[in-house]
Amino acid sequence: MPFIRMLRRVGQSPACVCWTSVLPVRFLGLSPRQIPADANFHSASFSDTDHPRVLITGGLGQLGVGLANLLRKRFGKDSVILSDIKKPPDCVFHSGPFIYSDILDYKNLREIVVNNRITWLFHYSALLSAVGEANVSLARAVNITGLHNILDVAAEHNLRLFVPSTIGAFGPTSPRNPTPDLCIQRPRTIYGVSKVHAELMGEYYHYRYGLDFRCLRYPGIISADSQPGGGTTDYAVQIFHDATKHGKFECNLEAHTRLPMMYIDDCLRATLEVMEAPAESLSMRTYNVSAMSFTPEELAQEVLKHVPEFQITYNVDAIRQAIADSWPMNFDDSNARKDWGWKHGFDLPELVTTMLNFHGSETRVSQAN
Ligand SMILES: NC(=O)c1ccc[n+]([C@@H]2O[C@H](COP(=O)([O-])OP(=O)(O)OC[C@H]3O[C@@H](n4cnc5c(N)ncnc54)[C@H](O)[C@@H]3O)[C@@H](O)[C@H]2O)c1
Ligand SMILES: C[C@@H](O)[C@H](N)C(=O)O
Repeated sequence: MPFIRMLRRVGQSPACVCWTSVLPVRFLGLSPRQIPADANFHSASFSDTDHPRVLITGGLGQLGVGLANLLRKRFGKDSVILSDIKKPPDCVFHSGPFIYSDILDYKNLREIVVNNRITWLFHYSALLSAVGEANVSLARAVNITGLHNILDVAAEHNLRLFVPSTIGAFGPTSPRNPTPDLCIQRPRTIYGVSKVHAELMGEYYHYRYGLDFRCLRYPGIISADSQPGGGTTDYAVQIFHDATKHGKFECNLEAHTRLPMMYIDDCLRATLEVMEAPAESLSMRTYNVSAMSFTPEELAQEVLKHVPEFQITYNVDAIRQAIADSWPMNFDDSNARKDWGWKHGFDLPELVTTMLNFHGSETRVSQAN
């Protein structure tokens, strides 16, 4: 069936008549993927409800459950479906809708979007920088082929699509201190290459097909109640656990390695804010966002203020170090601040206090039991 813009009358009874614009204006008769003959109708986007109906892919990683909690507070529990290929822990399964979704299975994705009348999609599935280097073919499949499925299902069903990018989308030839939104991007990891591809493909679909694509380049994200999935910035999460539990930490990056970082609450709020920003406020579709930058040594100094016996030692992982040495040291996010009012809430001292409080109270609870 040719993919053309059309107005289709839906419903037969007078009480159930609506006109739905099947495709955005900029669909000029070409499809990113041929849709089958039986799929001749797609429901309208979120304008037909008070709030969006959300799908999160790869939702059982470090960031997805927190995002689901934030979105459920805003849009209602049943409006937000978390999905992954892993089995959810009981507490996640009972906290709201969860569904199996493999982003490499296009038909499965389409079925979920259609059956649940999804209007917003947050695409979190990925293999991160370190695990990506350990399994390049899987990273290529998930991060690139999977993204193609997501783009097509989003374009065909008129979804608003969020895809996170990363500081890892830059490389050794990018300006590193600071790194602006627009500059040379020649990353040397499969993760970085796949994220540059995602940025460019999302923007292409936006300009070519009218897809409402929105993308933030996250720094390393630090969270207390979820574990990182195998990245280069993971040390900055583990250090808090080890400081409160053992009073010491062995770091796999060199002491002076400076990287941009952000507390998870800021990251998730930025994500919701850019998704809610009026389209006319977005002068770009891919933005850097930042909060702070520090080295392991500086982080350890801050931890030491709260845990006086704390000791840090270094046992450098050559692969992670090479990746970190090619990434931005400071991120210039002035466009996000100017266009849609981005403002971070957590600097290094607040981050350290918050993380230690969480782990300290966890340790006290487990000691009491
Ligand atoms: N955490 C960070 O510091 C950070 C920084 C920058 C960007 N990001 C981006 O944010 C997103 C979420 O990051 P995260 O830290 O939660 O990642 P994560 O590695 O913790 O989780 C990724 C999830 O993707 C799932 N997944 C893998 N293959 C899949 C498949 N075929 N189908 C469906 N799901 C699949 C995994 O099961 C996992 O739960 C990623 O796209 C990541 O690149 C994260
Ligand atoms: C920075 C980010 O993309 C991820 N935490 C990684 O280190 O791979």
